[in-house]
Parts: sequence; C-alpha cells; structure tokens
Amino acid sequence: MITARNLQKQFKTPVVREGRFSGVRTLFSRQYVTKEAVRDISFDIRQGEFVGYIGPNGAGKSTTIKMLTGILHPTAGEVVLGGMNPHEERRKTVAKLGVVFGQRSQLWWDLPVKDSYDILAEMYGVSSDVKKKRLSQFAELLDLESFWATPVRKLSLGQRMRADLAASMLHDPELLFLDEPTIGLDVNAKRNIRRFLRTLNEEFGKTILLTTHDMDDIEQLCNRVMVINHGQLTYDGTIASLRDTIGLPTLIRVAFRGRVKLPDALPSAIQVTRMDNQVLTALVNRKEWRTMDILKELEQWGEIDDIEMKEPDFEDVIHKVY
Ligand SMILES: Nc1ncnc2c1ncn2[C@@H]1O[C@H](COP(=O)(O)OP(=O)(O)OP(=O)(O)O)[C@@H](O)[C@H]1O
Repeated sequence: MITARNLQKQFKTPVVREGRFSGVRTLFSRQYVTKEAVRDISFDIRQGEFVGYIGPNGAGKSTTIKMLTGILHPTAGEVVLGGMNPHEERRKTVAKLGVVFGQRSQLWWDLPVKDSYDILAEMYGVSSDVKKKRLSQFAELLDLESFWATPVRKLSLGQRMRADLAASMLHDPELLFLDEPTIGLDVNAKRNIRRFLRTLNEEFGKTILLTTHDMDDIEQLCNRVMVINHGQLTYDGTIASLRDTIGLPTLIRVAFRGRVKLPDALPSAIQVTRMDNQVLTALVNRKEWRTMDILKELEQWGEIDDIEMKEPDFEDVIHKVY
C-alpha cells in the first residue's frame, strides 16, 4: 500500500543575520544552513495495517507525512502509494487518501457541518445517493446529527474532530493519515474517536497511519509502531517487542500469608524495593525470567495469598527510546 525507500528531505534555510537591518540582510543572504529533517527512511505498510508513527518534537514526522502525501518532494529516495508516485500523480493520490489534522480543520468555518459535506462531495465527485448513504453510516458511528446544522466554528473540539473524521472518509479513501486526532479531547471523546478508528480499520479494512504524542492512542489502536528520532527510523515493529527490546522491569506486589523468609542471596532478576506487613514489592527483569520462574521462586519465600503484576507504562518505554 505504501512503500518508502531511502527517503530523505533536506531544508535549506538562509543564515539569520544579526544587527541593523538584519531582516533585510537575511532575506538577501547567500549563505544557507542545511537541515536534514528526514535522513534515510525505508518502510513498507501493507493494506489493512494500523501503524503508529511517533517521535519527539522536530523528529521529522510531519516532513515524512508530507512526502507520503505528495505535498513535499523528497530530496532523495522514493515513495510509492497505492502504486503511484504521490508527487507526480497528486489528483489520483488524493482520491485514495483521507487526511485529518487534529490542530486544523478541513471544514468551512462559518458553514453548517452538512454544507461542508456537500462541498466536499462535489469536489470528490461523490454522488448524492452515495453521500447520503455514507453520511448516515458515519452519523450513527460518530453521532453527528446533534450538531448537523451548527456552524463549524461553534462546535466543541470533540464535535469538530468527529465532523472532520467523517469529512475525511466521505470519498471512501483506502488510506487514512491522522495527525494528533485526539489532541485536547477529554477521556470520553478520545474513547469515541478511538472506537471509530478501530471500526474503520477492523470492519472497513482501511489502512491507517497515525501520528500522535498520546501513547494511549498508540497502545490501544496500533499493531505496529515506527519510531523516528533525528530524522531516522530507530524502531519498526510491534509494541510487545518494543517493550522486550527496552526491557524495563515489571513491578510485582505479592501478599504473603504467614511467615516470609527471603533468601540470603536474591536472584539477580529480582530487586526487592519494599517489604511491608507481609506485602513485598519488587522489580523483575522479564528478559531473564518468565512469569512461571517468578512464581516458582516466590513460593519458596512463603505462602502466597495474592499477587499483582504491572507491566511498565508504555510512556516510560517510549521515554527510553527517545
Ligand atoms: N519548511 C521547513 N524549512 C526548514 N526547516 C523545516 C521545515 N519544515 C520542517 N523543518 C525542520 O525539520 C525538522 C523536522 O520537522 P517536522 O515538522 O517534520 O517534525 P515533527 O516530528 O513533525 O515534529 P512535531 O512533533 O513537533 O510536530 C525540524 O527541525 C523542523 O524545524
């Protein structure tokens, strides 16, 4: 569905001058600095995948997305999207693509939501019958009807995002690029948006590339995550193997019944952090020990009444990758 081969993007910006008339002197400067926003990125995204594309601020995510959508021309490398070069075949690419920017709307600010859909349907050549059918589907999934006739500028952020998502799907694209679709939303609104995105992917088979700083979005939605840092892909794989690679410890809390006797020499995989009223808290290296190994060891320390295990937060895992 998407192939990126050795993608690179360099930006040349004039050297900023200091002192008197600095603005004008910068404008006419012949000296440039080169910023390597994307250095040498290759990946393939297959149809039906839900991929998270994450990285710290300024890592090169937007620049990559702009190259994938054909807005920017790569300095080197190649993009093939649905069999096409997105930069050379803009119109055909746009027909296959839906794009949602959490920070910006593609709807007409002063018009009622439904009027924006009429304009978009015209632009994409969607017939009136098809438009009605799709909108009634989305209206049900996203509960659009309560603000159907409201001008976009009066919508709440959550409503605006729902309206934008429906707009991006009006021409039934195969591929959806999402940039921070849950930014600023409350817990409930996030849940609704995520449910809709899951439906698009699982039931409608849409391929989705999601850029976000919300690690819950990634954990709850994506079966694959790509991490970019300083313009380079530093990880591409599943969340589970990312956790394994980083190897942050699992927190365990064990309540013992009766007497507890810790061994004189603790196994290196277990680091006891607290022992309080027969409740032991420890960090376990899951790279070295499986759950069964941990249980077997703990049973020798005393009679176990209850046990709780907490995997490291995905936020913490990502913090390590960045
Ligand atoms: N048009 C441009 N001219 C010069 N430099 C640019 C341009 N666009 C982006 N950059 C630089 O390229 C780098 C990557 O920017 P990009 O917007 O792709 O990052 P990002 O990962 O999307 O960041 P964020 O999470 O903050 O949105 C940054 O250092 C940015 O300043």
